[in-house]
Amino acid sequence: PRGSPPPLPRGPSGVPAAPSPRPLGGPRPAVLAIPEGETGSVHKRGKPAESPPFPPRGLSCPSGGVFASGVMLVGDSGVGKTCLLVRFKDGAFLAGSFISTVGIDFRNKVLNVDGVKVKLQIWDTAGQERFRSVTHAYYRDAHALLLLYDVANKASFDNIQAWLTEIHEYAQQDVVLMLLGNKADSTQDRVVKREDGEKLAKEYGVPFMETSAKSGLNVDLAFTAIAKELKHRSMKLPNEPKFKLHDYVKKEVRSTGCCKS
Ligand SMILES: Nc1nc2c(ncn2[C@@H]2O[C@H](COP(=O)(O)OP(=O)(O)OP(=O)(O)O)[C@@H](O)[C@H]2O)c(=O)[nH]1
Ligand SMILES: [Mg+2]
Repeated sequence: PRGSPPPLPRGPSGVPAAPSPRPLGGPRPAVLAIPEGETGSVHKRGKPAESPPFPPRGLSCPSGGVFASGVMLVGDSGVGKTCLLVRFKDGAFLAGSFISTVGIDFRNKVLNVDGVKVKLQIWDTAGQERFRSVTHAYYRDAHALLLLYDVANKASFDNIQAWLTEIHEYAQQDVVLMLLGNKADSTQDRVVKREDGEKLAKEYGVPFMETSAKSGLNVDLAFTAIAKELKHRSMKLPNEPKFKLHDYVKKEVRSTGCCKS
């Protein structure tokens, strides 16, 4: 159907092969050639690029034992995607006026996962509807998606179903997905209970945790859990027990009230 990109060719192991420039439904995104930098942004207007600079799917170990993985942050505008990324990358909270993301920004961070370096290339998408055609183009190459809502904003929670529909349409079937209820520090303004988030996540079979970019609650855990899952998927060592993302998250997750990251 128009609007949904064709599937990527699958490699012999069933793992998708590296993407090649391809026509996408709708207007092509304007992408700057920035794959090697530490930060960057992609705006709606600009020079069309050959292909989005996500690390190629297929999760190879290109050099120096570093796995490159693309993680995308999605969810309504204002739920805290940019703040979550800044907290993870810089350990800081962006207080003050809200600057809505235009197009897409990215940051890289290398994590050490059980002795293996995993380079996460994290794409911070704009939640605003008018940038949707830009973000659609990136789903296909993402290895993992962090889908956020704001516990103090009921509409952002109600929209999760629509986001899941969009993910189903544009992302790869095997994409690692996690639901995050952000702004867990908002005790006064909270309108979505933790149990509601848990219930929704269970319904869709996705791991869930509440996070706070402000306090740091579970922020490192969210990204580490994703990195562990991606690393285990790509290495598949015969003697290593299978990594279970759900179990790991359940075991490690912290509840609100504490401000540990
Ligand atoms: N209390 C609280 N406020 C937060 C938290 N995370 C983000 N905020 C605030 O929420 C507002 C929006 O945060 P952003 O990170 O810019 O939201 P976004 O999801 O990136 O929004 P778009 O770029 O428009 O998609 C800002 O004013 C932040 O200070 C959090 O964990 N707790
Ligand atoms: Mg943003």
